[in-house]
Amino acid sequence: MLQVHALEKTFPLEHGVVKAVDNLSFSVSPGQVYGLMGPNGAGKTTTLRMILGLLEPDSGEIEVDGFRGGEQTTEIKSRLGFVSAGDGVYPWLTVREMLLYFADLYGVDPPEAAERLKELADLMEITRFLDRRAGGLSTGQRQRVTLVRGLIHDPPVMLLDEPTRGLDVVGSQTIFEYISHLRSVGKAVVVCTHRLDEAERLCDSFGLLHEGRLRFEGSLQELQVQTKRQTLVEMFVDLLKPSEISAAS
Ligand SMILES: Nc1ncnc2c1ncn2[C@@H]1O[C@H](COP(=O)(O)OP(=O)(O)OP(=O)(O)O)[C@@H](O)[C@H]1O
Repeated sequence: MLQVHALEKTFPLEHGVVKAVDNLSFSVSPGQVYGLMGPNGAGKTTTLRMILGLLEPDSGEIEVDGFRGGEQTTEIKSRLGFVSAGDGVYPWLTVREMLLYFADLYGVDPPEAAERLKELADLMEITRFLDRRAGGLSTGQRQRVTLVRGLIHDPPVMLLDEPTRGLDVVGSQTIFEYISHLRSVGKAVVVCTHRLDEAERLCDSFGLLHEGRLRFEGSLQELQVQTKRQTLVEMFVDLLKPSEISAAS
């Protein structure tokens, strides 16, 4: 389970400051897919960076399976999986070497890592190229490898940042199936995406961020009642016209 409590982050600018994340709270339960959505500059990446322990919040707290940020950041990191559109591979390592290397970084015991790799390689259909150098893989094959990498340490919480960016229909379909798998095995999943049509299909609940604040939150049905709009696209258009909406909080 992921819980974010009253998270705040302000960045200094040359003249003034920008409040990137403003009193943000949300939680994601096992088996739930939560779409953290918002227009450019809404604060999504800053939020993910704070959850991942890459950026220190000004205030607020991150909790993963009962472990809290601060002195327990290492415990939190080992319980998070991260997949991003920009993920690369180590070109000179074989796929097996690279994935076992990541398992080792996360402190997974070698026999357990080998077993886990076998399972995930079957699931994501990468078994046949496990012993090929990662640099020679096609885009679709690399994508599958990076999806396996995100799960190699069996984290309870998965963060996906624009996972379908730059992918064709087949690549996007792989992501949809991956997310369905994550849900079915009880991961708590956060997906940040600009693809609102995809998000509607993929996510069980949504947090709509604007200027660092959570403006609306709930299932699509609940959002439709709150916003009096049918689609996420319409809700986003309204978000960009702040004077015409009534904030949820
Ligand atoms: N290191 C930084 N220094 C100064 N301002 C920053 C920094 N990082 C982010 N910001 C500002 O914080 C706000 C939120 O940015 P963030 O990247 O979190 O938004 P986002 O929702 O991920 O946007 P996008 O969808 O465009 O990636 C923006 O106004 C951005 O300019």
